[in-house]
Amino acid sequence: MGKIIRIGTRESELALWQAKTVQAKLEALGHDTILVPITSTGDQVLDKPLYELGITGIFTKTLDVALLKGQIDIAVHSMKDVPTQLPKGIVQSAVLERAVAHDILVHKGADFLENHENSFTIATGSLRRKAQWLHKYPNHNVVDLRGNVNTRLLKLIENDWQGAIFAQAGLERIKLMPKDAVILDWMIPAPAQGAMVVVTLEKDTHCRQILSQINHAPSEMETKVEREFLRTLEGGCTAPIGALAQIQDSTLAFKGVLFSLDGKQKLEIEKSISLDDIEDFGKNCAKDILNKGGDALMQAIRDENSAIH
Ligand SMILES: NCc1[nH]cc(CCC(=O)O)c1CC(=O)O
Repeated sequence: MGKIIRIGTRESELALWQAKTVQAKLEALGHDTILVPITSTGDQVLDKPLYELGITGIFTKTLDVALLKGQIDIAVHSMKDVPTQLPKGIVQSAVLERAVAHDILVHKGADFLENHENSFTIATGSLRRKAQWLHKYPNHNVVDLRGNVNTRLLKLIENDWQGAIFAQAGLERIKLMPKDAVILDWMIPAPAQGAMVVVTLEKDTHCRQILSQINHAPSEMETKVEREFLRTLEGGCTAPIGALAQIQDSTLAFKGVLFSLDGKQKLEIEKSISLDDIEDFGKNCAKDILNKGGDALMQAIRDENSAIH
């Protein structure tokens, strides 16, 4: 049944779970596959610098390089980690059916959420989560927390923070979702949170045709709108941006937010549209935000970011 499909993956437990899920779907269609965990980038073997190829994502660049070097045929990513502009020669070939998109709070006792007098400490490395937390709990502290999901859970145990924020989908996939975790249904998730995407070389029509068979069209549409919103707003700069599109029957309901870094300012849009009209919908929602003060807010965020780096 043709040649073996080499599936590139990062080595974290979550990444391996996601790659194995894609592997099972391809095997079920009768294809032979092999998982290829990739560790180092080996950038030097490419004949052009990474930035010239448009390779920017910190989580995705290792696999992008492996694809371009022909070491793997397909790469599996958490879609929210994929830059909105894919590298030259690499295309999105399948979006899998999305899991829950929400964020959750892992904590050591949730009573503090009802205490509005004292200050508490929450950990997250995400600008989006930090801004939304501070918007809702202005007298809390938010400290930085990085690393893969397992590392972040360990750091929460080791430190005297009250809690840390995670994507529900990530914790459920590796079966580490605590029963008492608080679902943050008021927090707007990252664009494409909870979705997995498979990318290939643009010229690899063979794999693209195979992957089209595991694509989930509604998840593809939802994430397209969310990522278009992000792409139009951010212009390559990381900012506290959330977006959630949900399809029900023939309608797509959208919520998008842009916050200042300190969470004090919030711009939002909430709008529904018929699936027949979604072509430029994400872009137009972003333009609406930009027109009602988002332009100035994004400029302030760019200035603050460049003052830090
Ligand atoms: N930034 C890391 C990352 N990338 C994807 C997920 C979770 C799975 C998903 O949202 O698809 C996570 C962990 C987290 O945010 O807690």
